[in-house]
Amino acid sequence: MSGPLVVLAGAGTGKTRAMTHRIAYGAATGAFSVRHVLALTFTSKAAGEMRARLRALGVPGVQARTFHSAALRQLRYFWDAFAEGPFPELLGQKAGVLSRAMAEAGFEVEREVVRDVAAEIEYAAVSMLAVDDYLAQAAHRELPPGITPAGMEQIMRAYSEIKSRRRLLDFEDILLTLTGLLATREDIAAQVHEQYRHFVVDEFQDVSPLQYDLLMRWLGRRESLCVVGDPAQTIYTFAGATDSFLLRLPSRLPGAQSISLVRNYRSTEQIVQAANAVLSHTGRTPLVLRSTGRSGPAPVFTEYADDQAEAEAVAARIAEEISRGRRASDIAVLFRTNGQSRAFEDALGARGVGYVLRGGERFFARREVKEGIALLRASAARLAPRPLPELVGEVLDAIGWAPRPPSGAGASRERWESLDALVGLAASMQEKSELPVPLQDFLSDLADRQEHQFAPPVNGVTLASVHAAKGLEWESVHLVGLSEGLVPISYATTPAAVAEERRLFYVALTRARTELSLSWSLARQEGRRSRRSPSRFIGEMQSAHGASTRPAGQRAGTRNPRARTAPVRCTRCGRTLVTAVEQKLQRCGDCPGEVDANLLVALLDWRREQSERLRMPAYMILTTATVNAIAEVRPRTAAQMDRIPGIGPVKCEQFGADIIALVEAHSGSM
Ligand SMILES: Nc1ncnc2c1ncn2[C@@H]1O[C@H](COP(=O)(O)OP(=O)(O)OP(=O)(O)O)[C@@H](O)[C@H]1O
Repeated sequence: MSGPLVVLAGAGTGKTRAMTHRIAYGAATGAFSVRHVLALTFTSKAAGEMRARLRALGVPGVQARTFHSAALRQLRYFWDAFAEGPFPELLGQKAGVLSRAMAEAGFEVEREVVRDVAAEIEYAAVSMLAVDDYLAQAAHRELPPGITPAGMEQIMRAYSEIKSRRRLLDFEDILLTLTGLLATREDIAAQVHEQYRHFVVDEFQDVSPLQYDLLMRWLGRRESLCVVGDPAQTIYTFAGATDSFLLRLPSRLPGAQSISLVRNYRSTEQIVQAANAVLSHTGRTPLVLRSTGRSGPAPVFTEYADDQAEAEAVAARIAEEISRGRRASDIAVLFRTNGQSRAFEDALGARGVGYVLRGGERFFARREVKEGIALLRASAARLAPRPLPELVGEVLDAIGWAPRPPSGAGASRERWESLDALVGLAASMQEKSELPVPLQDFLSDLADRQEHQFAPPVNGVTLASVHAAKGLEWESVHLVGLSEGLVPISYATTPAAVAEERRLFYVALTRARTELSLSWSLARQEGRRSRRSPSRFIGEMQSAHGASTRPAGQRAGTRNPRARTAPVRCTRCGRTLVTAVEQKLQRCGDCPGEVDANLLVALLDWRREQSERLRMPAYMILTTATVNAIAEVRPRTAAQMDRIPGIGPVKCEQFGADIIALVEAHSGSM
């Protein structure tokens, strides 16, 4: 238990469990005292999760923190011993000060450029590049447009100067200052070494040189270090992280033991297979995941005509999943960039499906949450003992919680969702404990979560970027927008950048426990000529497992996965048809379709009527591209309806009869 240990752990192999059990075992056997353990995680959510699991194992009181939170705490503690004056103000966002610095250095201040310059400053700091060394090292860096390495250096100096003038510390300064302090003040380092004797680090593949340096200073001459990581999930190299520390640690720390965890407990065999197919292209890890043998549906690949059609169909599938009994909080829609979330927010909202945006307003900053916690505190003394969820529900009832949600969306629903998350938290805390949980313990847990901004799960479909989804899991995951340009992202132009995108894709698909659906669309807007192609990663995954794309609207399993052998040709020019939309229409994008103009007008009128009747925007009834396709294919049976891109089983059931009736009414009108 005491020497260095490197755990290479694949996705879903139970890292958190392994770490928490190791700490609990160490405490139970007397190998170490939990007071002397510092567990470091990448996010405050992961730290909160670790503390909660340790509490449930009967090991409360372990310091589980992010590097920043641990460093900030120590820096505050030692401040008066090494510095003069009050503790500096923390600079949460760089943009304001940086804009000023750029203006002072004579640069034009544009929002986008400021953001990129901030990222470069962060990169230099976490890579431990001092301003003086920056020029020599910056030659290979891709800098924001219009900014040379010398210009960047000038901005860095101006930014530093403003920070010292105004006594500000940014995020990176916290780590840098503490590292410097531990390097120069032996007395302070000795106190830290006395306090923290055992270290556990999660997500070690994503540590930066600065975090590594700080860790080594914390460790000093001690050897009790356990790091856990997965090189295939390194997704922050753009921000200065590197997996070389994880891979080289065994040779850096003499006597270090290495073990691998490969049994994936999270996902079905089908998802594990898909993950391994992607893993085999990463060339990054010796790990091959093994499944526990739990079987589930094969991943479903679907191609849509445009973004709108994709969002609408994914929302329809989610509504269907919920109607089958799946909890909304067990479903996620994951995308590459935050900008993609809007279409899915609209489509889910139109169907009355609640959703939570990861990265939205902080849970503990919400008014109703503050009110609820205050009320629980005030009531603590006068409440008779009862099961915790019942007690919390009764108190929150006074400010608007009820066992059932209010009808409709809007502010009252949001308020209810927040309060319900508190009741849900009480229920899950009670579930994890065999003894009745006292309200006081619940309040301490809330205080702890509040301090670390570790929000409880809210019941809604999660919408998140893949970066924000790291470390999380859902029963059903919809990976959307998987076209070239988005995945890999267009600015990933070097092999290293594409490799990072592939790892991001791997992280995304390993979030799913049971169902995984992957989709993309061929055009950004309806009616535009298709220009996009599916992500190359889809091809890699499909070629490894012989899976094929399900054109929009076809049910999983209705098509032989290997049926794509004989090429389908354009009925007009004979060219091989590549995309599912072309194959459905049986013509290529360059050959004009023969649209029945009378039928088209009738369909557009019908769509308007439906839109008024159902109070939905017309495009949500059918996109214009779909209406055009109907006027071209003129389907008269359900099977023919299947040839229309944008019509899935739900639409077919809802509108199929009307559409066929309109086609029949216009037969022979061309
Ligand atoms: N020994 C085990 N037996 C059964 N289930 C387990 C075991 N260990 C972990 N699990 C479950 O497997 C899932 C994945 O565990 P966990 O989230 O800790 O994985 P991870 O290694 O951190 O994954 P990732 O790196 O992909 O985020 C969780 O649902 C967890 O409860």
